[in-house]
Amino acid sequence: MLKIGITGGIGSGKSVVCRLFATLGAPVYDSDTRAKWVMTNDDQLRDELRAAFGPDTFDDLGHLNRTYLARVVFADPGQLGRLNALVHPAVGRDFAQWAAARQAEGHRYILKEAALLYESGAYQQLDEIITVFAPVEVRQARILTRDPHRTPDDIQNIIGKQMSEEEKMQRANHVVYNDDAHLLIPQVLKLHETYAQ
Ligand SMILES: CC(C)(COP(=O)(O)OP(=O)(O)OC[C@H]1O[C@@H](n2cnc3c(N)ncnc32)[C@H](O)[C@@H]1O)[C@@H](O)C(=O)NCCC(=O)NCCS
Ligand SMILES: Nc1ncnc2c1ncn2[C@@H]1O[C@H](COP(=O)(O)OP(=O)(O)OP(=O)(O)O)[C@@H](O)[C@H]1O
Repeated sequence: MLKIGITGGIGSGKSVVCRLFATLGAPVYDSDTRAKWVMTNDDQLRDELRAAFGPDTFDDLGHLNRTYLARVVFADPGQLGRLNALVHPAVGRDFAQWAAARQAEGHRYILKEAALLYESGAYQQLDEIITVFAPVEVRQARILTRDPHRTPDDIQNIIGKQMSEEEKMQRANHVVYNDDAHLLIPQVLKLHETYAQ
């Protein structure tokens, strides 16, 4: 079973590309969603997060306080490094378990979607990487529509904490172009045909 990573900066279109693969039958591991699940449900990680970032990390109902945590970590590289060091190994373990279960089901290939495949070291668990590319002004505009709570400065700040698109494209095995000049579906179909045979 091939393990394929899908990466790309904030708002590049990873989730949209993954939805297309999913309609073709490919199982998709969504690292952002799973990271939040693990942060909330792994008792040891919860304790570590509360110790590192204080009581406001979780609300009274035990939900992760994402707004608080985003404010703390995206304002301070040291705090972001601390969060990553706690969360990324736990996500790596969760992915390994998930992938083993998909292998037992007999899938030809699976996908792992993550904004930070290279930065987190997760690429080492994968056979091939696809980078989804869209120009930064297109991403800005799409995110402002998708996430009304983020300002252009917030988005620029997050982009500044991610590896450049040029480097991700250079390191990837394949690039999917999600700008206004290319169609997505034929690009995804072509990759699916390669992986599924
Ligand atoms: C800080 C948190 C709580 C903020 O949550 P929030 O819902 O506001 O934002 P969301 O998760 O949608 O992230 C917004 C965008 O920021 C970028 N981003 C997320 N985490 C990071 C990070 N550690 N470093 C750089 N960029 C990041 C991604 O492109 C993402 O799409 C959340 O991002 C988080 O828990 N991050 C740590 C886990 C992580 O690294 N996830 C990314 C892949 S595993
Ligand atoms: N080709 C496209 N045409 C129009 N809108 C698009 C296109 N691709 C993506 N979008 C929209 O842009 C936004 C960002 O796309 P998506 O959520 O897939 O990005 P992402 O890379 O997963 O982002 P993040 O890193 O924040 O999770 C979404 O609202 C999505 O519907």
